[in-house]
Amino acid sequence: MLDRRTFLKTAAVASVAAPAIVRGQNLNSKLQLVGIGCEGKGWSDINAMASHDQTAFVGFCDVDLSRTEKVRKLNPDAPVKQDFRELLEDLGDKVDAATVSTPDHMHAFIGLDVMRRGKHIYCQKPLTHNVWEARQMAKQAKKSDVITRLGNQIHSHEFYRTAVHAIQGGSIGKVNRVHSWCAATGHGKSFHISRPKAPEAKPETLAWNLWLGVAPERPYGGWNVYHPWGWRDWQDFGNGALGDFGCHILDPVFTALKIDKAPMDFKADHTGMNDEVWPAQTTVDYTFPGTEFTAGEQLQITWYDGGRLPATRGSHLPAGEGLPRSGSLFIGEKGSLVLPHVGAPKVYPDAKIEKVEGKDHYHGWVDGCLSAEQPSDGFAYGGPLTEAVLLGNIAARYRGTKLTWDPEAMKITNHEDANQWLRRDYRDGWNIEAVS
Ligand SMILES: NC(=O)C1=CN([C@@H]2O[C@H](COP(=O)(O)OP(=O)(O)OC[C@H]3O[C@@H](n4cnc5c(N)ncnc54)[C@H](OP(=O)(O)O)[C@@H]3O)[C@@H](O)[C@H]2O)C=CC1
Ligand SMILES: O=C1CO[C@H](CO)[C@@H](O)[C@@H]1O
Repeated sequence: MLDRRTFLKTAAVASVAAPAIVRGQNLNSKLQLVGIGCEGKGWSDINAMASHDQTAFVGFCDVDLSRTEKVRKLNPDAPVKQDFRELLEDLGDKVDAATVSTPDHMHAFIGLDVMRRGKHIYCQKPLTHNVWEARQMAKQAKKSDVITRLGNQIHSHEFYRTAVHAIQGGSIGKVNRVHSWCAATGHGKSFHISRPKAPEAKPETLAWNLWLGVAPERPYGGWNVYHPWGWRDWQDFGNGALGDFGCHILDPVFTALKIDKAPMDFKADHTGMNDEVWPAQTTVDYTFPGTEFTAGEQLQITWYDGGRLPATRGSHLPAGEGLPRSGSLFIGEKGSLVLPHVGAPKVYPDAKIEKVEGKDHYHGWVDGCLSAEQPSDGFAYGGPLTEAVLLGNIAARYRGTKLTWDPEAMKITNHEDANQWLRRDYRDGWNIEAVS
């Protein structure tokens, strides 16, 4: 029997030749989706995918049923479950693809299951919570041969595409140095640096055990402490400001300079951390192998967060020129480019840069699923990008020590102890199997 994946591919090919006939005859050639995570960014992802006229949401999952009104309105007939496994099991071959927009600690557990079932996946950034998981996600995507995309919508934005075009077109010459920074602080979002002493009663509608998932047991903390939103700065669930914004802000750096190799080493400095939350301000120095767009055989990229900013010394910016709150500064041999997050890039000394049109990131993934064409930022790209980001946070645990990295062996070669942070112990019943 023809399964839906083969059917969709056939329909996509046919629709190029005879769109009206195919659509008229076969309404079921839409991409049938489930949305996993229905509020916050989840709703934004679902809504964006639903605006593509070749999609239909056939099911939804959210651990808190009180936060599912919007998706119920979107398709009142679609089942809504708290456990994504139940949803995928029940719907079986009716599902072609999934959006995964849960907190970061659950991306790999959910994403790997989705891909093992042969479904295409759009997964929020960072791709995973730890380095080992990012490796598994990239491997499984290849093994299952599914269409993947990292939820880095700015990758397709006019401003980022324009900056990539300008740098690759030589507007600042070969690049010598990159600084990337983000205003967000660590504990700024959770307002806690240690666990609440008297946790509040959990809302009836929330399946706390499912929210915790792979993470160690702890009581529900109260609204926003962990769930929703506040999880970002807690080590068990998120990766602080670097994890939250690194994939966004370093994305144009990776894309423009065609960085496709792992960092060779990384070293962090910060304002202090405990065993629970990430630092309020962090700086990470990375050394990457050079590429065709860099001046030297190595490239230094420095990350700053929590309001820390780079010095503009050595760049082509006039003295006193301010920097945006978040963004990147590319220093080239003949000029510098400032790319705000999110804003129009500017080249120094003043030069016109050719504007490149933006694309719809969400629809691009849907089109990719329908045509079997992998977008440029699938998990083969998002995995290594996420790995680099998360390695910076391992460096934060060993403040001031330069860690050296062997990506093939997936090993920090000069500090045995640091390797423990490449992956985590999973809670009973929530193990993640390595992808063979
Ligand atoms: N690309 C971008 O611009 C942005 C990306 N993000 C990313 O999106 C993801 C979600 O972030 P955010 O929306 O702020 O976080 P939330 O805490 O609001 O979680 C998003 C949704 O996922 C639901 N959820 C949580 N755990 C599960 C689970 N195990 N199964 C199903 N649903 C679950 C939440 O449930 P509940 O209803 O109980 O809260 C909520 O509806 C993160 O990875 C984040 O990094 C976030 C913002 C912007
Ligand atoms: O772009 C974004 C906006 O802010 C959110 C909260 O810090 C981030 O998670 C997100 O990626």
